[in-house]
Amino acid sequence: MDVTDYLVRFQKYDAPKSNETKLGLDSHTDKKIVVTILYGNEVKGLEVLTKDGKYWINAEPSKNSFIVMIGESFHAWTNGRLHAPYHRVMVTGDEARLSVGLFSVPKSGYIMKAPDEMVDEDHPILLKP
Ligand SMILES: O=C(O)CCC(=O)C(=O)O
Ligand SMILES: [Fe+2]
Repeated sequence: MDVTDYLVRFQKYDAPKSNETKLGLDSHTDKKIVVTILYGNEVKGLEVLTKDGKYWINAEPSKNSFIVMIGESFHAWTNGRLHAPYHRVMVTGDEARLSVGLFSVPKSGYIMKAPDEMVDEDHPILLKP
């Protein structure tokens, strides 16, 4: 897309020294991001919070798949129809978790605004640009 920039980030979460579970990355939503594509080694750790905020779900690691995460900008563009989930990384075991993320970010100077098709009586505008 010519309205987005792309950012690649490599991340390493060291295994905890003891056999406890350690917070690797604090709970967050992907701010400013349209969409994130994540690929990791086969060490689990990524957890996604359910929409009702009650449960953390483990994202099962797989070398054959990517994880696609909706970011805050996509949430705004779809007028809240797509959910930008809270997620975090919890590390256990004795192997480091490695991940690479491809993030798309609106180019500076662009304002994210929900198109008219996303706004109706059942879906009043959530965020003003
Ligand atoms: O490393 C991961 O699995 C998650 C990374 C992440 O959520 C982020 O960089 O925003
Ligand atoms: Fe994230």
